[in-house]
Amino acid sequence: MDISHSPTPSTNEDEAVRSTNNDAAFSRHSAVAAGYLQDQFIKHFVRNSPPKRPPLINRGTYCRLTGVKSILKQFIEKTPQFKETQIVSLGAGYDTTYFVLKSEFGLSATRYFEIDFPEITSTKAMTISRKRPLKSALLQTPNRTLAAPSTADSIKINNSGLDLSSPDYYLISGDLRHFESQIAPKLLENGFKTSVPTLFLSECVLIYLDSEHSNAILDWVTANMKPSGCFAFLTYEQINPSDSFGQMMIQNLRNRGIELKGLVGCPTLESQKQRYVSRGWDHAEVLDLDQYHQKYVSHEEKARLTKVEMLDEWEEFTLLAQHYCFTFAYSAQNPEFREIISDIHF
Ligand SMILES: C[S@@+](CC[C@H](N)C(=O)[O-])C[C@H]1O[C@@H](n2cnc3c(N)ncnc32)[C@H](O)[C@@H]1O
Repeated sequence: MDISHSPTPSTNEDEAVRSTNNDAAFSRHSAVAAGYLQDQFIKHFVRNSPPKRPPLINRGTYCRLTGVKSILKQFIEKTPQFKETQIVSLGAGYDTTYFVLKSEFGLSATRYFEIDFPEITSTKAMTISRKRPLKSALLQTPNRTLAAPSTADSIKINNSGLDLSSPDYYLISGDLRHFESQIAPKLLENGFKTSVPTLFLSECVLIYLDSEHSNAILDWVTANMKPSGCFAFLTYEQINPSDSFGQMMIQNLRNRGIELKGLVGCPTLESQKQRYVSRGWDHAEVLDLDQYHQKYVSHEEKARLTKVEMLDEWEEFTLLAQHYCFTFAYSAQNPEFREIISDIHF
């Protein structure tokens, strides 16, 4: 159920929430510039000399980005028997994951949708249309299923510069608080199909929405994707508001006019999981960033990271990392999809 059909007027608080997109892009750029990760595209989305983050933050960004990429990569690689798949990034900001995946894996049968406020999508659309490496990535290798001519003409800037579409990438402007009335129709207009295996991604986004709005998104997904029996959701969010670190995290953002509204309904790992279990999804797993770092970053990779940048503040890292978590959930009534998705792990 949608909350309201009237557009929400943009407020100072919305502006403050949008500013977190720059934080995310700067963090990504910092980790890439230091050598934690490779991403030849992020430099196009940051201006001048973006701030360098301390090693502790870079290590956290590394975990966040490799965790997300690992799930997306497996989703793409393990689904070749499906003619089409879809990835939908809610609150994508200047995330470059599409470009990285496209350049590394070709995304031969995946449509990639990104949604954000118009203030963000218009800038992203303009940057993509002006920067040759981004444009070339978009047009690289014809998509085997979504056959369309791969020429510059196949990149279209729509809706007075707010949206962009190409053979397999769609940038859609809108307010996630009006998912049913605003976002879903635009997704469908751009070729989104409720019958196709789909992975929804939300990285540090639902946390800025009231639970009624994030619940409305999950309810829409559950109700509309259910007949297909093949959909999944990956989130990365802040958790644990009650201890002193959590209180400091909340206060720091509050000082900038930003409320972590999602923490009210989803403060813990268990409550993150319950979001999906309570809606009858088949599986939900959660892990905090500290667990991810311990379990899924190999010894060899940790040794490499130490050479990239020495990290001395391990206590601080653990504390920070225990306040962020991944949730990966799926609904897989389709047996073919169930076999694949149940084999995807961090
Ligand atoms: C912290 S940034 C994360 C960006 C991106 N997911 C990443 O990880 O790089 C949060 C993003 O969510 C977007 N966002 C938050 N609330 C939104 C809403 N109601 N509608 C559309 N976008 C929203 C912001 O504009 C911002 O780009």
